[in-house]
Amino acid sequence: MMQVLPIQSAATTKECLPHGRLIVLTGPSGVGKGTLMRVLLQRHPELYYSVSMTTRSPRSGEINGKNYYFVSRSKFEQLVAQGEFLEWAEFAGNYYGTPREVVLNQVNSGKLVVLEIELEGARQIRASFPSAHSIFILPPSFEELEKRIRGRAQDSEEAIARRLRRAQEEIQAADEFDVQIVNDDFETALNALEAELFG
Ligand SMILES: Nc1nc2c(ncn2[C@@H]2O[C@H](COP(=O)(O)OP(=O)(O)O)[C@@H](O)[C@H]2O)c(=O)[nH]1
Ligand SMILES: Nc1ncnc2c1ncn2[C@@H]1O[C@H](COP(=O)(O)OP(=O)(O)O)[C@@H](O)[C@H]1O
Repeated sequence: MMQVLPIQSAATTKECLPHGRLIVLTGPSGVGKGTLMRVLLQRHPELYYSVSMTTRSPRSGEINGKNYYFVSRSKFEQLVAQGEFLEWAEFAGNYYGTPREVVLNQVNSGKLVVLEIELEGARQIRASFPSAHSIFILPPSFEELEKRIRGRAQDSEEAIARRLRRAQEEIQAADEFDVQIVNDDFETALNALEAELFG
């Protein structure tokens, strides 16, 4: 049986993490990461989903503490300075970050922890935790991705344009990750994700 060492900070944790305890789910905006996560959590309540902090404004229906912790830019910057994030990045004009302490506590207590984050943050996690399992969700085509972002009808035209520009770069990085899953048929993608997490 593999020994599980407690971890305190990213800088001292290389190789300490048992394989598969920390899952990084990434992929372009609109590909369906959030929807996959939602169904995954319904089916597997034992998973721990890390709620991120962001400076983006809440979308209609989003709940503080459930979808994100919504904070001001000055508060976020203060938390960065205090080293409170496991990783953080700026995406489409807003900050997003993973709270450090709660995630490390969950990993140390033996939970399977999933981070749903963008490319730069995912790269930071891979660098700090080489044994994290990283999964990239791909769209069936760029046209379909655009259709999904627009179909969601939650973002301004400017926010959509920023997401689509960034999506081009993100998709090119897919090969950096351990596994690539195409979210074409939803159930097929979900099954593939479950196989990666529990298979
Ligand atoms: N680096 C990082 N990215 C995050 C975090 N939380 C969410 N994201 C990513 O930020 C991007 C924008 O998220 P959001 O504004 O909710 O838009 P959406 O992906 O278009 O629904 C997505 O790629 C998320 O995966 C985080 O804690 N850290
Ligand atoms: N396999 C799929 N086929 C068609 N539409 C999908 C599929 N997966 C997700 N969607 C839709 O695409 C839109 C974007 O999904 P979302 O989960 O918000 O993406 P992300 O979290 O990656 O930004 C949503 O309207 C969602 O219902």
